[in-house]
Amino acid sequence: MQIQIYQGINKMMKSADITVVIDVIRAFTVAHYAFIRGADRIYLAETVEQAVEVKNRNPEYLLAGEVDGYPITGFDLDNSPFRISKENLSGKTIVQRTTNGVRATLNCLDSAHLFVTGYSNARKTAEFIKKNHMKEDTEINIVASHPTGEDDYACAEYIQSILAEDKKQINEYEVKRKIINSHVAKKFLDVKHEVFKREDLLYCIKELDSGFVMRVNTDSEIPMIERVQVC
Ligand SMILES: O=C(O)[C@H](CS(=O)(=O)O)OP(=O)(O)O
Ligand SMILES: [Mg+2]
Repeated sequence: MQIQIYQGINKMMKSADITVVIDVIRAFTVAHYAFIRGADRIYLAETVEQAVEVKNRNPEYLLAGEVDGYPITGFDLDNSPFRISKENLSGKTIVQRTTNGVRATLNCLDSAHLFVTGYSNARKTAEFIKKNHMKEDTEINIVASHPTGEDDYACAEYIQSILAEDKKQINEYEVKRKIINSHVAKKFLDVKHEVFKREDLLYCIKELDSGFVMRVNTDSEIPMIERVQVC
């Protein structure tokens, strides 16, 4: 088994058997809560324009995401896990556009198996991969999507430590500390920024065993996150 951690949204890695793309603050914490709240699938759009075009053809779909962290005019949902956790998304299809998580995932479509997660589902995802996909020669890429975010990088190390069974590398307390202290988290702690909810950070550091992992279906015309039930 070979595990390599990459950071950022530029395509720079050689393809692997398994890739895990991480966005703790906030895209894949949002995706996790969207499925918990009943969503059926999440399409990953490269641009705002593509997302709008998909919705024009499918008016029942919900658009979710951000540009530079801010809500997008005309979208149904923003990029807040706190707010999405209050929605009833039963049976809904979501189209997600975000700066880091979605972008980084679209760089990895040549991976044989592609997963996404925030911290909330990191342990579940790592354990699923370990149980179902690990052989001696398996190559695994872990992509910390924010180009400079300590949040995603710490989560990447956490997943690596579970896969490699290296308990000394980083534990959950250290990951959470790094997420909260990351420069990405700062605006959520600043009361001047009304759109950035302090509660979002609490959702981003809360591990939640929801019984599924999030796998990207790369055969779909537009790449799509699906939930895979594990227990
Ligand atoms: O909305 C977010 O949390 C970020 C954008 S920023 O880092 O806040 O500008 O997007 P994401 O793709 O979820 O990292
Ligand atoms: Mg992020």
